[in-house]
Amino acid sequence: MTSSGSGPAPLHARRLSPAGQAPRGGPRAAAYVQALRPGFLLASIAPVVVGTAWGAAQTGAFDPLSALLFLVGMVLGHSAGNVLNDVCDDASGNDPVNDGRITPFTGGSRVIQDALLTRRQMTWFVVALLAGCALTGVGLVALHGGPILAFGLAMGTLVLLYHMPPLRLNHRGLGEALVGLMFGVAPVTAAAWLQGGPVDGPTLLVSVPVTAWVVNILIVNEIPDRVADRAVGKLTLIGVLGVRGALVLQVGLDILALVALAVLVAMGALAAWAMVVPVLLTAGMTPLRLRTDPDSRAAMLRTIHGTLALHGVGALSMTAGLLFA
Ligand SMILES: CC(C)=CCC/C(C)=C/CC/C(C)=C/CC/C(C)=C/CC/C(C)=C/CC/C(C)=C/CC/C(C)=C/CC/C(C)=C/COP(=O)(O)OP(=O)(O)O
Repeated sequence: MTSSGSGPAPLHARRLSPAGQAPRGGPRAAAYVQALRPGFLLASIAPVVVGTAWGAAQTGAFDPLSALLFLVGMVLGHSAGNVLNDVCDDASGNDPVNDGRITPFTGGSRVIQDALLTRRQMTWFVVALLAGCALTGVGLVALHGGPILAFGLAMGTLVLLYHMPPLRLNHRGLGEALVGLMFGVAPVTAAAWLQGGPVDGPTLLVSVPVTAWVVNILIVNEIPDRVADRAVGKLTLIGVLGVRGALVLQVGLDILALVALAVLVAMGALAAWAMVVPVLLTAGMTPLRLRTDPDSRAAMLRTIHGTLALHGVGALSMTAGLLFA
């Protein structure tokens, strides 16, 4: 991974990568790992852990095999989505024209633009990752039957519709809502259900903070990409609300997460001490968000890091608070 937003001159000179062109140096394991964007995989791990903790806390029993299969399946499905995102963003020209990116957080993994892997190799990688995900699905369907099959097929279909033409839902102002669904509400609820928990109001409430925090990761990462997104006609919340509006919305989502946590505490579902870290981080993040200069790389990095920390540490805190309520 490059550590700076400005790559070497030949990279910028190369605007579109012809599909199937052999990469210099050939495929390498490190490039495949880079393509997975491992730093973001916590986004699919956190909802599974929180949902599993909530389900197990409710039933008083823990089914480790179901939890593990679901965790691996979600990470493989998420990885497939990340790689497919690179393939589609290269084909649309979005990643190649993105000179404002903050690598490795925004602008894709760069493995195609840096000629480490071809689009064709990345496409086969998506197929392999989805096949691995489907394998975990076989185990889960054997254990839990039709509902989890329907869930897996719906999620797999959404991953394709999110990125690929003709719908490309992430180009139509729907990316943030779908990320909230795929990394929040849906996996938290499914993970709890796999532990025998009901799909009900309290379970949906448990998913609210995870959903709000993960949507904020996408929003903040869209800010440096806004010029490249506009250039290829990709409509995100930044295009709808502007940078200031999006940052204010982030504060609103942080507060929504705290309100959901407070209600869970009032219901006796969450230990009160589990709110301490999210409250402190939110208090620290609010002025940071409202003062973020979108053209300052250092300011953007602070807000990106804080947003990732709120999601990761918040989910961890929730997990402990649900288990020890
Ligand atoms: C076609 C089809 C239906 C295939 C399905 C095959 C399949 C795998 C079926 C599932 C089998 C079964 C039954 C599984 C059982 C239960 C399981 C494990 C279900 C999970 C299945 C699954 C596919 C889950 C997907 C998980 C997630 C969270 C996917 C998210 C994908 C996603 C939106 C990724 C994009 C994230 C990114 C990079 C956003 C930022 O992009 P962008 O704005 O462009 O920024 P940048 O510029 O940085 O690139």
